[in-house]
Amino acid sequence: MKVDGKHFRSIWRERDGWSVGAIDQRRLPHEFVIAKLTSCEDAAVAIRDMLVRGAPLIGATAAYGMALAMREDASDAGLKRAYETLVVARPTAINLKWALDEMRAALAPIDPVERAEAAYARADEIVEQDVEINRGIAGNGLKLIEAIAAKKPGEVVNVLTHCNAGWLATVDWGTATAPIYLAHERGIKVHVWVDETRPRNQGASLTAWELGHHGVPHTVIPDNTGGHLMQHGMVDLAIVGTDRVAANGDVCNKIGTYLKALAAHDNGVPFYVALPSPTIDFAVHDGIRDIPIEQRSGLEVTDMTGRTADGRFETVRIVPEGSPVANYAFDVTPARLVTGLITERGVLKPDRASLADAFPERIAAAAE
Ligand SMILES: CSC[C@@H](O)[C@@H](O)C(=O)COP(=O)(O)O
Repeated sequence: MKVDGKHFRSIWRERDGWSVGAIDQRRLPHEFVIAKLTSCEDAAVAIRDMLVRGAPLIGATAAYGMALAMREDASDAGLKRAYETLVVARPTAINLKWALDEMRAALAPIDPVERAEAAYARADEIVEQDVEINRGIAGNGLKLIEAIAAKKPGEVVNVLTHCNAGWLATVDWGTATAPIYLAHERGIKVHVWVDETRPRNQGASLTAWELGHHGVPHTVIPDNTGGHLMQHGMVDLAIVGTDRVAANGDVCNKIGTYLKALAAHDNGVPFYVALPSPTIDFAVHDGIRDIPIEQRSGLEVTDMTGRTADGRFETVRIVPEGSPVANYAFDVTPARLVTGLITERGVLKPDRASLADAFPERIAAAAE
């Protein structure tokens, strides 16, 4: 997508052919800084410290992390070590394990001398596949937006989204944002309500930044505003992303998503979840019970960092010293609150039969 008119992806192979470039998302929206990853450890730290984040991008970064590892040590032991280092970098997004399993399946059977080249080739494929998948999501989600636009000719379609499931969270296009970008490109009047998404503010800092760079009308709202807007008919549909979809259609996404789904249900607002197929985890049968929920540092809750008018970064504490805090990074929305799953193969009902019908190969992978 575009940054000041120039095309960027969130991650890429550098011109030297081996190192990996990525946008340092911790610095947005204030500074556009490119980080260079040169080792498996760099990739693991980038994921853990959220220099890169968003389920599909975590997967893509891990894939390149494996390629970087194969330059260092392509032995069986090196392969195992790289897998084990990367797979624990963050616990909730299943795309991380999916990408690493893909890499291991491609590399384990071949001669170690061929592994580095093969690893880069497979990582490049994973990256290109993500872009193709998101194009598919864009087309399928567009139909939903078009249907709403057709019912209110000349009026704006209001979409609410949570966190950042935009192009920064994927390789390009995004998942939740892909249909929005396509609708905007096609001349449909869309406006996005952007949940700020405490505590890390991925909505306020990243989604708003992306939408602004593409000229998509949007309004950043405090996280607690969505219910009020829905009660007053100011939201036509919600589209969010996800870090893991269980076999029963339960959806895990950034903390606060569940509350938005409840409000949407209470107000008859369609609540859609956009996802690429690597986000489906057929090994988890009950999302609420079995998806691991990441807990992050309490500092993300107690402290806020921003930039002052004179350009300095400042961190301030907003919680009394000594008050305990909790920082659950994700929650699970039960399938019954989800109107539909927007995938690259169509808009599906959130249940096992529909997921299995559309993605039989993912069931086979979970059984391995
Ligand atoms: C297409 S990204 C889908 C999800 O990964 C996204 O909605 C989200 O919750 C990101 O969380 P983050 O903690 O910023 O990695």
